[in-house]
Amino acid sequence: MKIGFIGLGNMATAIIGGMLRDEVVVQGSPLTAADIIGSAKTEATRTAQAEAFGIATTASNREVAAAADILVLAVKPVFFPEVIAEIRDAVDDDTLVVSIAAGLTLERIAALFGRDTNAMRLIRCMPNTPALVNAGCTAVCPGPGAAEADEAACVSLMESFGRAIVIPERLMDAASAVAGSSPAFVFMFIEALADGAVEAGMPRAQAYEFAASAVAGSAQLVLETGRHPGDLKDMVCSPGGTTIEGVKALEVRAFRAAAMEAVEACVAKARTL
Ligand SMILES: NC(=O)C1=CN([C@@H]2O[C@H](COP(=O)(O)OP(=O)(O)OC[C@H]3O[C@@H](n4cnc5c(N)ncnc54)[C@H](OP(=O)(O)O)[C@@H]3O)[C@@H](O)[C@H]2O)C=CC1
Ligand SMILES: O=C(O)[C@@H]1CCC=N1
Repeated sequence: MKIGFIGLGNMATAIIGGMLRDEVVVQGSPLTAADIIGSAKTEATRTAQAEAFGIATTASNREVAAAADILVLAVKPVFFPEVIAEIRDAVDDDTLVVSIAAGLTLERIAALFGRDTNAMRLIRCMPNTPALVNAGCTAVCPGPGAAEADEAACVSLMESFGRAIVIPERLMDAASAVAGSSPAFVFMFIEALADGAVEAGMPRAQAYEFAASAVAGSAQLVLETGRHPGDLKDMVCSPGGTTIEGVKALEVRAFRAAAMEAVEACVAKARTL
């Protein structure tokens, strides 16, 4: 089983790092660095990722496409037309093509290959960078030409570095925002919480450790208990206590509306890609 990556940037390397961190079994055999081949635009990236992961790299996208059983398209959406034009006759009917691009529909990608979605083994995925530490959450949307075994292979690959959730295509832009992009918002939140603690006198490194641990622990509490986030918030707010003062400060600044608008902005942008 060969997995090919066209594009070895932030997201592809988070996936590769996640896959190689623990032993992943794909279709009965353990996946190793020797099973991965990738291409990137610049020599600097190819050398850096070959050294970081021990994977094979090449300047030729066609070589990756021809070698891969599962081909992950991990370039920016704007480069899809030129990359697919370059590789399309090197991708045969046996290749499972996985796109991780935001916004690009199954129909659009299949059209770039000059094929119909029914006649192509094509799956859209929306991963996120916590994949790098086995805490990813990937939306998986199989095209109509993908077999059940393709979906299962893709889900087990994505589960090798976190959760994988199968969703219909109409929800992919929302998933792109709430899973793909939201880590950026969460990192901003962690940074801001830590800045507040630094302002109150805490050393910077300790502030990041407290803020990140509190965010990770709170997320785990939501996932493991299944309780409503509002209930869990209420549990923290002692009557007449300190937390409710902080909650009010966030409400005054329209914190929740700002978070909703961030998701809406990502969805709106995805629809233009
Ligand atoms: N970053 C994220 O958190 C997420 C990203 N995505 C999706 O992943 C995709 C990649 O994003 P991201 O990793 O952030 O982008 P990066 O800019 O970090 O990486 C893009 C990669 O594509 C390579 N590349 C550019 N042009 C070509 C080409 N013609 N042939 C081969 N390789 C090429 C670049 O090479 P070089 O390094 O040499 O310039 C680079 O390695 C996008 O479609 C995005 O929507 C999805 C979910 C989350
Ligand atoms: O910013 C982007 O376009 C990509 C898609 C989701 C996360 N990063």
